[in-house]
Parts: sequence; structure tokens; C-alpha cells
Amino acid sequence: MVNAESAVLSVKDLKVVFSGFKALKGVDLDVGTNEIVTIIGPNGAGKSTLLDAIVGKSPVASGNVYYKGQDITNKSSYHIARMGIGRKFQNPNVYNELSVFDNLLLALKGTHGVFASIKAKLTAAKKEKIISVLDRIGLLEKGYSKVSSLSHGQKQWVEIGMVLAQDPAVVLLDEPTAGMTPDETYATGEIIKTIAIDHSVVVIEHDMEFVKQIAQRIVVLHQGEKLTEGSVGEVQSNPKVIEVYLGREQIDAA
Ligand SMILES: Nc1ncnc2c1ncn2[C@@H]1O[C@H](COP(=O)(O)OP(=O)(O)OP(=O)(O)O)[C@@H](O)[C@H]1O
Repeated sequence: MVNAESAVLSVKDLKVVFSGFKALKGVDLDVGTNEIVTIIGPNGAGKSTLLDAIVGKSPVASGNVYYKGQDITNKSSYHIARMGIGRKFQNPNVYNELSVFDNLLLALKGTHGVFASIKAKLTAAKKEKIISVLDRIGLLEKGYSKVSSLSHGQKQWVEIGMVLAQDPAVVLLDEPTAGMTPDETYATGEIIKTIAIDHSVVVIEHDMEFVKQIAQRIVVLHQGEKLTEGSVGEVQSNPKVIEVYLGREQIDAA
């Protein structure tokens, strides 16, 4: 069982308020080493806000975020990323006219500026790192392809690769399968499981089939609060979760 002492990432009684609107009303979350935590919940539950607050993109009104025991509450996004928390957003943010390889090169830790990065000498260590990331995201064969030639799903994997290139200990993914085909969605689940061999991963997701594929522990948010957490089975059979979320998902899917 993960607790605040053993957690890599620990969120305590976190509150986020937007112009008087309480988006998070005191949320706790502990993420263990190499654990996958999946966050589900209805639209507006506060899922993205929670990830934003962790990485310093939403101002925390009260409560704390700890990374490896250090209080990182309201530190700058840049600082938090450098410490080891990588965040992928919903929309791809890649350089379409560059190759997959060069996109990953740009994302490597300690790299500054597009021109300088691409013109700088490619060391064996950097090349090895990029190849290992390409392998992780299933794009070894596409390393020299322009990102513009890739499918939507493959672009999302490049973005995940760009997060991995920064050597984070914790990877935060906001709806990584949005807009993907079923095959791409499944492949994304397998990529995430491989990432979790040596990273902690927090995933926001709506697709329950995908959640079942990757989930170890599920946290359910509702109206800015944690409704419950547990295994897939525990969450799926929880009457409160069925009422506020899963029932609605099943109706939407019908
Ligand atoms: N910058 C902001 N300013 C004002 N309100 C915001 C801001 N960001 C989020 N909110 C509000 O906070 C609430 C939580 O939003 P959030 O995006 O975290 O929900 P979510 O659970 O990720 O939903 P979805 O599944 O639709 O992405 C929503 O009511 C949203 O309108």
C-alpha cells in the first residue's frame, strides 16, 4: 500500500480555486514508485486541474504537493519539470516539419533552442537515449520520418517520447488516447505499461476498456473531491461511482 512516506508523488488536502469557484476541494493522492494510477471522473471533476496544480500550472490555494519528500507546491513549471515530473497535455505539441528523432533530440534534458540542438554534435549517449525512447514508444522504424507524415496516434506517442526524453521519475498523461483508433488505443496501453517498469505514471482517462487494460489503482474524482479509490473491480461495483460516472458512460456508449 502506498502511503505519504513511500510515495514518489504525494498530494495533501489540495485546494484550487478559480475566481471563487472551488475546482479542487481538498484532494489527497499518493503515487508509488513504478505504479500506474488512473484518474477517472465526469467532465469538470477536476482531473486536469489536479495535474495542472501538481506541475505548477494552476495556482494552489492551500494544501501541498510533495515530490520525493520535497515540498514543490506552487514552484514554477520549469523547476518542477527539471526535478522529474513530466506532463503530457491533451493536444500534440510537436514540430511537424522535423523528424521524430529531432523532436526527441529537442526534448532531451539540458537541450536549449531548436537551431542549437539540431546543429550541436550528436553524442553517442544522446543517440542511445533517443533510440531507447523510440523503442519504448514503438517508433523505431519511424525515427527519420517527418512527424507530419505520422498518424494522430503516432504523434501522441512522439509527445510521450518527448516527456520520456526529459528523464522524469513521474509521467503525467492527460487523456493520452483521445482521438485514437482502437488499435492505437490498445498500443498506447502497452506503451504505458512498459513506461511503468521504471517510472511512476498518472493517467487521466475516460475509456473504461483502456482503464481496465492499464489500471492498477483507480482514483475517482467528482466535483473537486475524491469519491473513492481502488482496483478496477472495486471501483466498477461502487454504487456512488456508477451513479455519478459509470452509469452515465454506459448510457453515452449505448
Ligand atoms: N483556468 C480556469 N479558470 C476557471 N475555471 C476553470 C479553469 N480551469 C478549469 N476550470 C473549471 O474547473 C472545473 C474542473 O475542470 P477540469 O478541466 O479540471 O475538469 P476535468 O475533470 O479535467 O474535466 P474533463 O474531463 O472535461 O477534461 C471545471 O468546472 C472547469 O470549468
